[in-house]
Amino acid sequence: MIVEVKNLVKRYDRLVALDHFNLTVEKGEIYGLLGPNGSGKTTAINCILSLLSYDKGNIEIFGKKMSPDAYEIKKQIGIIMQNIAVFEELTVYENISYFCSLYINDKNQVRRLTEEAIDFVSLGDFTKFYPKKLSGGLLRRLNIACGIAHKPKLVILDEPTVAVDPQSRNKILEGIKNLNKEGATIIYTSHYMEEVEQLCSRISIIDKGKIIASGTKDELKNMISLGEKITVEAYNLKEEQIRQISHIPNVAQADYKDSILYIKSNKGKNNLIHILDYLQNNDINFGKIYTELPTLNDVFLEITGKELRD
Ligand SMILES: Nc1ncnc2c1ncn2[C@@H]1O[C@H](COP(=O)(O)OP(=O)(O)OP(=O)(O)O)[C@@H](O)[C@H]1O
Repeated sequence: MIVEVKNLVKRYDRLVALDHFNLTVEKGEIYGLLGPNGSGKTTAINCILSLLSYDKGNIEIFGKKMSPDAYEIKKQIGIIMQNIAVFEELTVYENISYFCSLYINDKNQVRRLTEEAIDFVSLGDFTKFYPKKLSGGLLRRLNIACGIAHKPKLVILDEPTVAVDPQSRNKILEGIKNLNKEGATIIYTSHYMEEVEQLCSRISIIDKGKIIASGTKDELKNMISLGEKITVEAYNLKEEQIRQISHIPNVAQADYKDSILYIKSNKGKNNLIHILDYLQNNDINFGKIYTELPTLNDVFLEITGKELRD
């Protein structure tokens, strides 16, 4: 076990930001903490890192109790927080080298690790740039290099792709996968379900400070009744026909707007065939059809009744 959090409670005055929050991260995982803005992700990370005191609960990292002065544990953690934390008066190279030297004494090793970190985030063309000359995406990549240059065993990234261009985003995601391949365990917080799906081996979904579901993405999707979403371009449907469609086996919901029929089906076989049969048997003209499997947003929606995104 790399991280074990049990029954964590954190209050900000009357607001319960973490409500008996539990998390278990095993060695070698990329663990995703997915939740909307304000759900408690940053608070959880800050508590795990002992940067924030908490009201109740137990936190262990590498099998040892975490505390503000657990320096041996902290040395082996790389932290990349939402807010960029680099020195304006240092260049890209100097920033990474400085952060690395906080953990490593040997100058040659610092030099080698700094160069590796620069390659890792593809900032080789910018080593002499000062942070204020970097675009948002490059600055985030510098922030990441500063957090991982010392090759920590555990890397925690809190929403590292917010306000980042697609090219930098892909580089960041690729980099995280590579870090993991090299042996680091990763905790990754995000409100972007696509990233979490793409990256993470296991996921916990958090809402209002509570973990509402945990598992692999397939396990999470199997927790809900939604099997697929079927969209059909269908012309001149009458109300009675929409009502009949909503009674086709496994159809949970049928809505019709601007000549598009939106169907949510429960899990089952041949859902699409049943709908096409109905359309054909009733001489309904239809055009484009597509089906989508549930996303993590659907999991969130079914459990909480609201969308993951604002
Ligand atoms: N220092 C603070 N004092 C009071 N309330 C706070 C403080 N920090 C966070 N909160 C509140 O605690 C809740 C959880 O916030 P937190 O920042 O942990 O969420 P988050 O999931 O990380 O969201 P975001 O992605 O927007 O940062 C929110 O309601 C937030 O307003």
